[in-house]
Amino acid sequence: MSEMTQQRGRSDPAVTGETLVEVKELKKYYGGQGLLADPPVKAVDGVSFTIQRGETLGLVGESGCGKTTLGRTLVQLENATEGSVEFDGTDITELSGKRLKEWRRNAQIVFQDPESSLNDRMTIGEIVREPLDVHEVGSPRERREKVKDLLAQVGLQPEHYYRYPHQFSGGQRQRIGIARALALEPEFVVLDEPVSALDTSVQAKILNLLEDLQDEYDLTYLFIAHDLSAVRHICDRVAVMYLGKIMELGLTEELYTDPANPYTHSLLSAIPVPDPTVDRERITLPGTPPSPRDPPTGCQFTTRCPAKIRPDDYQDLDPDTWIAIEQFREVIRERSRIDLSVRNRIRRQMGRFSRFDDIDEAVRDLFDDDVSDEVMDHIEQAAEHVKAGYPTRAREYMGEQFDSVCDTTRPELYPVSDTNRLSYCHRHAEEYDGVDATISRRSHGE
Ligand SMILES: Nc1ncnc2c1ncn2[C@@H]1O[C@H](COP(=O)(O)OP(=O)(O)OP(=O)(O)O)[C@@H](O)[C@H]1O
Repeated sequence: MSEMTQQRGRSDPAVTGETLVEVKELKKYYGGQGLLADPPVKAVDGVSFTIQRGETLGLVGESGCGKTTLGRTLVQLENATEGSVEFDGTDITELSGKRLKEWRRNAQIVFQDPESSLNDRMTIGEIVREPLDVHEVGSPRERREKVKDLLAQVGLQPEHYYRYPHQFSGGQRQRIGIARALALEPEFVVLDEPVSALDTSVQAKILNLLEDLQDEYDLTYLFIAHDLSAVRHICDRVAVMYLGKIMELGLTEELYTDPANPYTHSLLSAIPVPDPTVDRERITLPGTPPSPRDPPTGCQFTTRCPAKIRPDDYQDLDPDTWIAIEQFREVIRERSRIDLSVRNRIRRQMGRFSRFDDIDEAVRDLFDDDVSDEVMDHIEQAAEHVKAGYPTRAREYMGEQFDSVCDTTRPELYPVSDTNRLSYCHRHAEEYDGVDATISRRSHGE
């Protein structure tokens, strides 16, 4: 992607320093209502940040961490469960009816998949014109002219007006999606993985188009992507998200060259480094993210963190045993998640629940003979609870033995640079060793 090497950043004159969007303690939960319901999915679980007028804020994180939900909640395609989204000082989560419809003109979204986001039964003209029709902007003739201008703006021809989406390539379809999003002259646009579904060669062209349009119309972007490499060249600042929470937020270049949060470290270490003189520890994240129905009580990243703080009683335990303990805890969590559902509790009372019999195999798999008797006693005790049908008790027992502050307490957001970069990690508190030193030590097996 040679066209994508130009860097934006702090000196970008488009960024004004004036706040356009202010998000405070925003939460979006799905489900969870009703007597027999499972716990809610905590897709966005308390995030706060601002977006400045004219800036591009990147939002990155693994699939399922809540990026799309956050983007959709910012433009009110989803109702917030808690918290506020202020847009030019107005809390838009409180708007409804006519005022909400009026506000919607200001904030639009470009979807990831141009294959499915365009209605194949409408012409390109109708698709791009639809928002103008809904908001009754100008006369029909003026709308038609406006659409033709928009098509030209995004690099399409006026004669495309009467064609249908299936006649276009993926890149062209995304241009159509962008034209539609811009029809009402919004100030703020959420770009939800706008190029992920496109060929690499087309990606650069669409990104350049988005940048040109931003300059021309003073647009403010939230740019959602699942990997960090895609956002480096286009974003002024980046927010890194994990399991509904923002783990780190700061200026793009700074965050890439000197990541503060262990999760940012992990994401970055997955990107190949072209320069062999750059010494970066490779981190392979163990396990999978916990379910957003049942996130950890402490830091969201605690179950996979390469810099997790260990409890004082077990400072001497070797790294492999720690990994085995975390994995065993994940097995138990999985069991207790099954246990959490009311329906399963009823089934167990009726003697029809028997998913707890392979725990011995997990113990054999994860722990070898080198593990100390003390640790093994605890593991076996927990396994006994699971076998008796009480995985939640097993989970609590493991917590009593092996929990550290990372498991029990939500971290604060610490400032980690003089440019107001923030990172959500207990290790930034004075009493603990730093993140870099810990990751480096552990990756050398110490
Ligand atoms: N309408 C919904 N009802 C219930 N759960 C939902 C709904 N939409 C999203 N979720 C859940 O919320 C969590 C966050 O999903 P979201 O799509 O926001 O993540 P994402 O980071 O954008 O993932 P991806 O990159 O795969 O799009 C996931 O666990 C998802 O299954």
